[in-house]
Amino acid sequence: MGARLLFRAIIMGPPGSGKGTVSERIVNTFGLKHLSSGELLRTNIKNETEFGLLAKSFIDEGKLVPDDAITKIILHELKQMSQYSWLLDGFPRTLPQAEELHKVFQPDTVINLNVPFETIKKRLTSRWIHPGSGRVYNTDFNPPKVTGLDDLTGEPLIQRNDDKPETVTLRLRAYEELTQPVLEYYRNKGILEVFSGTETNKIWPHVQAFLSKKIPTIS
Ligand SMILES: Nc1nc2c(ncn2[C@@H]2O[C@H](COP(=O)(O)OP(=O)(O)O)[C@@H](O)[C@H]2O)c(=O)[nH]1
Ligand SMILES: Nc1ncnc2c1ncn2[C@@H]1O[C@H](COP(=O)(O)OP(=O)(O)O)[C@@H](O)[C@H]1O
Repeated sequence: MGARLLFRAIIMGPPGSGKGTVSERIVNTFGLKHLSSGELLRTNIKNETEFGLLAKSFIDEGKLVPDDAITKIILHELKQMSQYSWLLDGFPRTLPQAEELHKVFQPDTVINLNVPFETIKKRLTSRWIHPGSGRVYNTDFNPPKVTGLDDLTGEPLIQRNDDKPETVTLRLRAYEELTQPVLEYYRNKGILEVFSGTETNKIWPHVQAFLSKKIPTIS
């Protein structure tokens, strides 16, 4: 048996660009571990941890959670995953976060989902989630089998507090100001791979083909 090759990827894109949806397909196809900053935050909010209580006030206002707090918790989680290949979703979202991450892990590739803002606004107002598992639905794109209920547990679905139209506008603004520079940071390192489009089902085959070439086989 040869040494196990590890692969580290980041998925970026504005809120609602399909990071979660594409991440699920990547994880199912390539078997990477998935770490989503948004899911980690929502779990902490649900469990009313100290970090969750701090984070909630920012998230509900469409603001980013402070760099120090989110960086600490994400790096802690990644260290637990150090012997695995992984896909990081929703982090880094600012230059200081990217710089701190780089000190510990250097990603092999950064996938950027480039979806127009007008497309996103429509999607987010029709997003529904199962709070227990984080499963995501959309009344147009992937509706649940029974309206308003999770497919696996039958429990009620909810809309995210931060998917209100006015909060979405603030999140998109934060993305332009704080997250776009992160794309430049990775472009300068030569590891940014951009996938543009308005439909996940059309973007996905390109992401899949790209990763098939990129992911080292385990010998
Ligand atoms: N109409 C439509 N909705 C989509 C498409 N891809 C994803 N969605 C939905 O759009 C919402 C945002 O997608 P999600 O993967 O949660 O994006 P994220 O915020 O970047 O993680 C969810 O409700 C998805 O089910 C698409 O191609 N068309
Ligand atoms: N890396 C991060 N830095 C700061 N805040 C974050 C980060 N990741 C997530 N958040 C907070 O959690 C919210 C939800 O994140 P996420 O689930 O990734 O949603 P989306 O991709 O739809 O914006 C963000 O709007 C932000 O307030």
